[in-house]
Amino acid sequence: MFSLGSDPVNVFQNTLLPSVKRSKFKYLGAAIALYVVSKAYRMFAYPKKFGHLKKIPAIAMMRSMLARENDYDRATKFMLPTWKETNGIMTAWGQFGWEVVIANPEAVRTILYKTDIFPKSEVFQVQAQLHQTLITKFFGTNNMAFANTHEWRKRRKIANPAFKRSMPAKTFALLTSRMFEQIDKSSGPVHIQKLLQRFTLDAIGLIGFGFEFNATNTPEGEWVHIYNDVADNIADFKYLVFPALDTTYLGLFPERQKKHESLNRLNSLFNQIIEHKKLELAKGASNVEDNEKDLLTLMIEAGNGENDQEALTDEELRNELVLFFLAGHDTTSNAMTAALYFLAANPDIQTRARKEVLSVLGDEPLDVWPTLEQLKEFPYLTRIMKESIRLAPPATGLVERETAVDTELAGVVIPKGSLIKVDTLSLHYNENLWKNPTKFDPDRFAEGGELESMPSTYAYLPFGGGSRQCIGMNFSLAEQRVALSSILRKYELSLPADSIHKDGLVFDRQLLILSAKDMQIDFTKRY
Ligand code: HEM
Repeated sequence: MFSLGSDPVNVFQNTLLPSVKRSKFKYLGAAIALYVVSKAYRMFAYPKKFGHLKKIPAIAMMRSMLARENDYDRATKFMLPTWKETNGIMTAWGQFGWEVVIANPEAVRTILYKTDIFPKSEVFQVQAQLHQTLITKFFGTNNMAFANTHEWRKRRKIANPAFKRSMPAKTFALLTSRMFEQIDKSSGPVHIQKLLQRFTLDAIGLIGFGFEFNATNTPEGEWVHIYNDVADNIADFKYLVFPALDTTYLGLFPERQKKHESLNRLNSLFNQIIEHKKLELAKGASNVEDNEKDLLTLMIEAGNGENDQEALTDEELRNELVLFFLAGHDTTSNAMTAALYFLAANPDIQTRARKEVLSVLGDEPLDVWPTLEQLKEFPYLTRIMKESIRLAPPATGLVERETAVDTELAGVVIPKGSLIKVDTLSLHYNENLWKNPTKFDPDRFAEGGELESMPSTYAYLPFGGGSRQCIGMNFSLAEQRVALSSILRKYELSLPADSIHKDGLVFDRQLLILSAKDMQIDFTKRY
């Protein structure tokens, strides 16, 4: 204690200030602990309305997520063993709390077609409005993948014609030639996944909005680094589940602050690109062929167009471009990585696919690129691509839906306000739906093959379905066909002797996205 004769300044500095500081930290600590406990309680408490549904224990799910197990691990450990007993309808704890997990093809069909009863959930938008986290700042508060009704229709109406008109086979070919330079430069196996990530980043940069990342040639480039800094960090478990750590308490995490700074730079780049593109277009129409124009140009042109089209604001355009970026970049590189792996691991299938490619493009010892028309002439290669994304679906599930009313799915009551997670992996690996589901067999997708003879084709869902089917599907398939056909023409593929994938495809430990772990492939030139 201090006496009346003490110097008040000294007393404040020596006695009170440290104790205030101590208590400030104590209070802060207590506030964080309280926040975490109350949030955890709200997130983990099992909703009474799901009492009639079989649940996957929350602790098991959380442990799996904290261990960074991927969705494939969770599907094989929890969902698939529970499938028969539940007819593919169960509950599990996820990023947004308890969800009804659906892996029943008939139920999936209902969800995809009754969009008024099963709209996209607004959990993400609500979170985006409440918390300016890295992921919500990047996606913005609304975009085509999350919006419903008028907001969704407006965006899709502008983007649909852009995706129909843009099929830039020449740009895909140019980018594939850059990839070949990198393959030819490397001695030994190529880390194909990393190379394909750079290839698809260039593709979406150029074709999305005419921006040259030049990532295939310069992996250490400034914008490549900034983009990866953001994209690699948005799906961090602790910030997804406790968004306040990414906002209110961000000051406690200096490394995380740097990711926010990278994002601010990336966002201002997007804004500048839109502004610049609008100015360019205002000067006069572009004379580039329609199918080689970038998506941003086509969307601005559509908004300026004849049919009373509702134009998107700059912010809406930015959100859509970011969405195309995130939805179309890693998904396509992961799909191609898987296809190349399955080709390398199955020499007979590789030989058959090459025969098809050579019959269309010839076997002259020089680079030849497929035209848009020729891309339609690769049915067997297309089956390989389809089977690859059955076994390695880049999107392991659909965006959460939320029931608008009490309803029923495959005879099971689903109360109003339930979050619905369609689980693609548990459909694709399901032995009750597919024959020998772990086997790589492209002929499942042949005319009259297994898929066509199934009771429901909704057992196969790599691009979703119904009106919300992936808008970039044909774009991605064209990109893959150009690259894969040209690779097959130029190289023989094999797995290195010490490949970790010798006994089957091994997935990385990652949340939200499914990708092969450290995929290396040997490329031997044919000419
Ligand atoms: C192999 C590559 C791809 C896969 C596996 C994939 C997968 C999917 C899936 C499953 C959905 C449906 C989501 C749902 O219903 O909740 C979807 C939607 C979407 N995808 Fe893709 N995608 C791919 C490539 C692309 C590309 C290249 C783009 C754009 C350049 C793109 C843009 C979108 C958009 C904007 C949506 C939302 C559509 C809507 O709700 O109307 N995707 N994608």
